[in-house]
Amino acid sequence: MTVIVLSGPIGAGKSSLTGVLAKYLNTQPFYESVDDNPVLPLFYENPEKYAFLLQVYFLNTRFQSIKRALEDDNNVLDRSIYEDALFFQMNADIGRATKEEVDTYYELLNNMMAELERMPKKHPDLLVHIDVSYDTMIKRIQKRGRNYEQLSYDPTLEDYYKRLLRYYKPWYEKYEYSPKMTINGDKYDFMSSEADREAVINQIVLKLKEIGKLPTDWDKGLDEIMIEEA
Ligand SMILES: Nc1ncnc2c1ncn2[C@@H]1O[C@H](COP(=O)(O)OP(=O)(O)OP(=O)(O)O)[C@@H](O)[C@H]1O
Ligand SMILES: Nc1nc(=O)c2ncn([C@H]3C[C@H](O)[C@@H](CO)O3)c2[nH]1
Repeated sequence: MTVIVLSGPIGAGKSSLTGVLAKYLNTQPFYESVDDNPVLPLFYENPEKYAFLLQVYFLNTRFQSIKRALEDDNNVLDRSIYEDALFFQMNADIGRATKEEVDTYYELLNNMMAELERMPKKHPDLLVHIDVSYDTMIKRIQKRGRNYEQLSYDPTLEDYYKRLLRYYKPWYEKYEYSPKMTINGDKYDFMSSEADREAVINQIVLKLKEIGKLPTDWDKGLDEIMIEEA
């Protein structure tokens, strides 16, 4: 039984890889609340006003998801509570949260993390991080086509996205809730190329074997996995 959490910048391919992995491992996928998120469009329209509210919204849904995932012990999460502070800290650093909001946020986050430490299974088994360059990130954001994420909607998003990418390297290095690995999201097109999809799954399978989460003689193929647009 395995809990895998994915991480990576906007458009890196987390939802897509979550779907592929969940089918391959026959586990339940948990997706981030995006299209049903009432605060997200408000945030992109007025980030100064809505940064704190959006973060509380995401934090709450991520807390629920990781709790359920750790209880089920058979899940893949497309982004998780471990990445939540990265986003909020970055927004706070560019002046989108008051000191009181920052303090309240960290108290809430620390309380939630302390709750998780009291669970029988406390941590995920593996973090799979998808690393992408700015160019890939923008291409994928354009491909997916959410209006409020486009540079044409708000040209200052270029700085926001570049800054977000800079926050990921130290975040990944510091992450220590589970074993971790990185997938090269620039190199592998696991949506349209079967060979790339296989290469990525093989890397994850190898890691799962290394940490004792798959038997060493596991050799399931990818034949039956159909890809749907995230
Ligand atoms: N490795 C890949 N190669 C080519 N296209 C990809 C790849 N991964 C994702 N895509 C495409 O890029 C777009 C964004 O992917 P996806 O929604 O999976 O990203 P995400 O990391 O979940 O984004 P977000 O953080 O915004 O939720 C989709 O249109 C998807 O089909
Ligand atoms: N401010 C902020 N905090 C978060 O924790 C967070 N998580 C995701 N997002 C935004 C990025 C994509 O547009 C979209 C889908 O990932 O939602 C966030 N925005």
